[in-house]
Amino acid sequence: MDLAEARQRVEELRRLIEEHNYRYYVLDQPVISDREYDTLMQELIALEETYPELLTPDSPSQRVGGAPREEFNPVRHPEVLLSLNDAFNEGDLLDFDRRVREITGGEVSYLIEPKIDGLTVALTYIDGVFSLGATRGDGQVGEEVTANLRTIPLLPLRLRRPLPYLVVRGEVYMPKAAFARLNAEREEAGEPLFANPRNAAAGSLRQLDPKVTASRNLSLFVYQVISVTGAQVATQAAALDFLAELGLPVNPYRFLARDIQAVLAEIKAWTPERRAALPYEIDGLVIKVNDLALHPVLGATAKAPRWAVAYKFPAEQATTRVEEIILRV
Ligand SMILES: NC(=O)c1cc2c(=O)c3cc(F)ccc3oc2nc1N
Repeated sequence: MDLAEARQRVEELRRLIEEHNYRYYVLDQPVISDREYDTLMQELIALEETYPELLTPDSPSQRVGGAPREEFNPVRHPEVLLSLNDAFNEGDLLDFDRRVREITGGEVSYLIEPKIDGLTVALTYIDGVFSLGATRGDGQVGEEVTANLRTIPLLPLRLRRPLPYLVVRGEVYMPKAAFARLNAEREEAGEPLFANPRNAAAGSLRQLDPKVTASRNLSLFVYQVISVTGAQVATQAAALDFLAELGLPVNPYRFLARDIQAVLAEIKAWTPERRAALPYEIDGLVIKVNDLALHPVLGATAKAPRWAVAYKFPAEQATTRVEEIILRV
């Protein structure tokens, strides 16, 4: 096989492997066996070793790569990554809705999303290739964790449709089962346990060695377009569909509520049993004004947008409430 034939085969193998990655991790509908997948990957690795000039950083063979770092590089986000105001009860939600309608001067529909209990990341794709990943940090400057994010199988190294430029916001989380396994291993090894999946995810993503991150079974849901050229969407619901079409992992649950009363009704459906049945932790629901044209009209305070609010589920066990009281004291 000469270089030209090798190049062609490498391109074909990369496309095949990314397609199977997408089917396996995002659609959860693999069409080949693990063994067949491994055979494709082995062939790609062998060709890249034989022809090093064909090796590129976005190759699927490079997910778990990169030497350990000394420390993290700072990354300034293209826009401030704000946090959400909390709503704890119906009254808070009615207040939120009243302020929204005062400013927009009309009826507003809301999109409800689960509030994944993980840590925020910003992902940058240039010409469809995953180029930069960073933690939220203080909202303006985060830590560059690209190599660690690449180890998350759900994170596509290349979008299914190339775009000149896309920055998205998502939540890296550790599924409940992975959290339980990790703490069992740490108990076995006499190491300190992580308090909850959110801390475990943060500790796993902010590792200096990508190989450690790769061993932690992190996952990801993407939920917001921060910046994009070459496309536009009119509503948050359309934004989630747009992100999913690009091959980014998007949470399957979303509820379009025509007004705040419909939000209050839907919230009641999120019983502790329904949350316990999820394979990941959520600490609430995010209520967003669905019409994106209203977001700049509503704007933001220094801390949080006026067009979204986080409804927090009431603490479940009495012990949690006692802990909260102690912490408050
Ligand atoms: N954890 C989450 O699953 C989640 C978090 C946020 C945010 O933190 C968030 C923060 C903003 F300033 C604006 C929108 C947001 O939307 C969000 N949507 C979500 N689904």
